[in-house]
Amino acid sequence: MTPPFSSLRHRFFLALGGVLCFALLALILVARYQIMPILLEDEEKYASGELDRVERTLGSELNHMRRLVEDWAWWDDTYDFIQGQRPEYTDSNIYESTLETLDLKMMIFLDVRNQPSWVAGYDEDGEFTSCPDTAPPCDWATTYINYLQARLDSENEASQTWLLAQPELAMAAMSGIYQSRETSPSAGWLMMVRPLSAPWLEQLRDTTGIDLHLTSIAAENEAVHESLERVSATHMAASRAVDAMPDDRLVRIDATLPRQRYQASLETFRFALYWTSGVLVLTVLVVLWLLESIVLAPLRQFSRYTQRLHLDTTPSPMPASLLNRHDEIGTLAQEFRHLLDHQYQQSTLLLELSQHDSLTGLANRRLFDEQLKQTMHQAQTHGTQVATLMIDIDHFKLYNDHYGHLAGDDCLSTLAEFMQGHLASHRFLAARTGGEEFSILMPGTSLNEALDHAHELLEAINSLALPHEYSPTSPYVTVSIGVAARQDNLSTPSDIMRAADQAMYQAKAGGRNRVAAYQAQDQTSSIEH
Ligand SMILES: Nc1nc2c(ncn2[C@@H]2O[C@H](COP(=O)(O)OP(=O)(O)OP(=O)(O)O)[C@@H](O)[C@H]2O)c(=O)[nH]1
Repeated sequence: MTPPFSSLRHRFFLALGGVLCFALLALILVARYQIMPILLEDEEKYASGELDRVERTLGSELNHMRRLVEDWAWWDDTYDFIQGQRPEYTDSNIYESTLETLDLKMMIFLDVRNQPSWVAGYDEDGEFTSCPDTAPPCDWATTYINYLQARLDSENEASQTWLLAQPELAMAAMSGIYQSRETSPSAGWLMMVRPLSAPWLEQLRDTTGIDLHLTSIAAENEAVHESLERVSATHMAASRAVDAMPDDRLVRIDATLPRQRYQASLETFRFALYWTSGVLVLTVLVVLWLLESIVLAPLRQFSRYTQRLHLDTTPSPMPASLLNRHDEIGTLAQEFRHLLDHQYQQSTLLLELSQHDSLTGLANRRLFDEQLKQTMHQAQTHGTQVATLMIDIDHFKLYNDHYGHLAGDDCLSTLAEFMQGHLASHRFLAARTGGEEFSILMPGTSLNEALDHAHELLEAINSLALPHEYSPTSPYVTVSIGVAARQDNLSTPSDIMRAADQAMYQAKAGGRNRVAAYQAQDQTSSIEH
């Protein structure tokens, strides 16, 4: 069984899949820990900027208040009034419609000793009162006068503004009362208070375009100066505490801000992320496809070809698509093909050597036995005839003794070549099966036909007239031939060869230079030349 991921294709799929997952994970981590914090920080800056804007608008409103109170404080009539020289001043200037027109809650005049000189404004019930001091019904002014006196004790600037957090949310502005614009010393103080009423707040919302609320809070409760809470995907709550009067209170600005900027950035980032991921996946797929088509598919083709070699007896041609490549795979295929051809030639040569006699070039006993076995099997199966000849050179020892061993070799080669040529027109197999012994396999040949061939061969060798002057049989080289044919009692290769051998010895015994046939019933007849 093939182990999992053993193929290159699976390994590449796994490796590139791993790389892809790693890259996507890296993208997600970068998005989570690098990009998102930047977007959130940007959003915090935006929220802080919006709160700055609200604070600036509040500051601008306080400046208006400052200019208003300075206008009144630097008016000569006011100076005269605070000096006690113009008693009609309050009747002609300080009345309810004045406060209504100026959108004020109160006006407080302090003399040069910081003591109330005149107060005018609305009490807790909304009743307009105007008095020379803080005795009822103008006792509501006491709190504000205390704030003003506390502020005058700590700072003695010509004019000041501040937010009031108590007893209600309001803006306050204070200015010294001067004659001819500060050329004279301050003759007293004028404070105006404008409530941060609902209509005023609505106007502030319109001006800033921000949905905001102002709240009075205790200073000790405010742990952080500024905070931001993302209440939903579309909105966030930003708040900032600003200084106010009295000192133990703060005014908190609460603003509900849209998260469009963040959402737009997030959308853009997501868009980029999806595209990057898409391009990444596509790149990996393209790489896999290129790998598959350029490397893996040809390698698989190569591998299939090499596997087929085990089954083929002769190597099938290498696919041209591999051989014609000009890359490393092509080189590998060409080199492999050369090696294969070389190996095939070598093995063919080895087979040739192992099946043929080196001296005569005829088939050797091994090949003869194989062919005989196959032929006998086919004859057995199809009922065809088979005959064999066994040929032994007569007195070859004497030949060697007199002509020498090398001449003996030449004689063997000459006879082998002659016999091969003589039998060439037939589908016979001539083999050298012993030192000076040859065998002929004659498929589809009867005993009589084999005898005819044996006689022809015998005569042909005689007519060749190879000198053998010391042979007692003839002055020329002669042979003795035993003939046997397949029959019921000669059905195996060894049977038929043993029979041919016996017949050959009969020929020897009969005087040599003759043909003898093996006969059934253990009778061997020799036919003399
Ligand atoms: N030159 C040469 N001689 C061989 C070769 N193989 C066998 N012989 C010789 O063949 C001779 C066979 O001799 P024997 O078996 O006595 O038979 P013979 O002399 O031919 O006599 P008969 O067969 O009875 O006619 C031996 O002298 C072997 O040395 C060979 O390859 N080359």
